[in-house]
Amino acid sequence: MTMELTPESRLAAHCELAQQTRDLMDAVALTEVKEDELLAVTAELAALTERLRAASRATPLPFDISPDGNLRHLGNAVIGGANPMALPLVVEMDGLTARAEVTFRPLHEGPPNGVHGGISAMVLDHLLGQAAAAAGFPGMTGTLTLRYLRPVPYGTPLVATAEHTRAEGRKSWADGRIALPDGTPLVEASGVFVMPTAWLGRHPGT
Ligand SMILES: CCCCC/C=C\C/C=C\C/C=C\C/C=C\CCCC(=O)SCCNC(=O)CCNC(=O)[C@H](O)C(C)(C)COP(=O)(O)OP(=O)(O)OC[C@H]1O[C@@H](n2cnc3c(N)ncnc32)[C@H](O)[C@@H]1OP(=O)(O)O
Repeated sequence: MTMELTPESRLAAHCELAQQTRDLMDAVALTEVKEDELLAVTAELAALTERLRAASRATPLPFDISPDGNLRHLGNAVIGGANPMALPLVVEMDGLTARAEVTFRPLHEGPPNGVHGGISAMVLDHLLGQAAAAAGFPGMTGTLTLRYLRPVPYGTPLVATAEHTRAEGRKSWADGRIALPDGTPLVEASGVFVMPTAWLGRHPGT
């Protein structure tokens, strides 16, 4: 049994649990085991769920500052390492371009053998928002426009990029795309992000 040594080691253990849960979700989506095994595994999972509920938060882990000094959000549905729903997307800034390598999984299926359009939209929503935030204009998504050019495959490494394009008062705009490694675009997105008045003064430059 692992000892809880520091708050960071507990967070790392939480992220490992989330990753194991992702592996579980992938296995559930693809399993072909017999019905009695499905029922047995379901019963074991129900018991595990109760163990985790023995001590629960009301909301997922919030924004915090990681030991390396970066803003992180471990509970986020797109980037949160402690959120099993998250891919998790690892976003890097290349100048003012937000960039993430992403390999979708069969779990993300929408059309046969392809990624659900809502999953692509979720990734682009986040990436555009992060590009706007990195440029000094964080905001809530007001409008997100998608153009689905080609089916998005799973199991293939893809590249998602986004950049802030302009700002006007509390509004900012960003563009992005998910593309094959050779640059062929699969989905393009444009977004308008609006900084809620409640955020004013809570971010550098606002
Ligand atoms: C708690 C503090 C947290 C601080 C965080 C700091 C930093 C964050 C850092 C990093 C984050 C990194 C990445 C992630 C970021 C984002 C990714 C995903 C985000 C989401 O997943 S987020 C969930 C989906 N999102 C919503 O849940 C929004 C619900 N909604 C609202 O919360 C309001 O509706 C709001 C705030 C949008 C506007 O409300 P409001 O009252 O401020 O707006 P108001 O009427 O005053 O309009 C002011 C001007 O915006 C124009 N305008 C208004 N609405 C518009 C719209 N929809 N589209 C286009 N333009 C719009 C008007 O036309 C006017 O323009 P003009 O000034 O030119 O007339």
